[in-house]
Amino acid sequence: MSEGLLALGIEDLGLKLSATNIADLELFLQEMGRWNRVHNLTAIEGEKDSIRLHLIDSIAVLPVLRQFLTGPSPKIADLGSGGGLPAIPIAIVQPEWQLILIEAIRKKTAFLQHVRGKLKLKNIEVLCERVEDAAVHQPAQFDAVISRAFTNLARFLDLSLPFLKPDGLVFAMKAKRADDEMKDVSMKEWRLVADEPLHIPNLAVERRLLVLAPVRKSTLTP
Ligand SMILES: C[S@@+](CC[C@H](N)C(=O)[O-])C[C@H]1O[C@@H](n2cnc3c(N)ncnc32)[C@H](O)[C@@H]1O
Repeated sequence: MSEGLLALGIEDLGLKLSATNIADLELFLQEMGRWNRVHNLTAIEGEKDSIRLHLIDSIAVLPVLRQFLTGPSPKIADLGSGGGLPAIPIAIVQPEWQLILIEAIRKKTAFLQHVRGKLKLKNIEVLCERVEDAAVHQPAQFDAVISRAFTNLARFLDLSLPFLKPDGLVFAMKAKRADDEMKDVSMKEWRLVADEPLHIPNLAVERRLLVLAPVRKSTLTP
């Protein structure tokens, strides 16, 4: 097991990760660091530990996701995946879930394809296209849509809607600013299902995971 992730408190998340999970997460971090140096892949800078904290930030959502995604093999879209957060860590820990990573920039999707091969992740699919275009090809096929650092909440919800199955959910990873962003969301169109505070070991900032469901309007007139 890796001293690095353990030292950062990954076990405090209570996820019961296997030794293989930890090794795969470390391998993902190594590859991200390597590609970052060459291709300037993400805006994550500085210490090795800062990249590790971004990863922990991404897997801290898992206890909440597990609570809501109880079907045998939920299909999840990650919009604006960048270097693979949060989709790759989720795919590593939940091999029975299907993750579709949608990212417009080719050098980033090249990295994601590389990680898919290197980690033998059979449960991810990488789409190099704009989210708006991907939604046209895959309407109403997803149990969930998630994103991290993608866009503001109202736009994220607009972009997520076409992907969702009738009972699908949107998971928005947010910091403190979420209250301001919520003001721009129409509560006639969306229902806040949960607002979960997340505890990120060794990260002294507030994180929240908002869970929202679209309010389906009946097409039948009374
Ligand atoms: C700030 S990065 C965040 C990346 C990753 N989710 C993370 O947390 O590290 C936002 C990513 O969204 C991508 N993006 C922005 N608008 C997009 C769109 N309309 N369709 C697809 N990707 C988009 C950008 O190329 C960028 O990689």
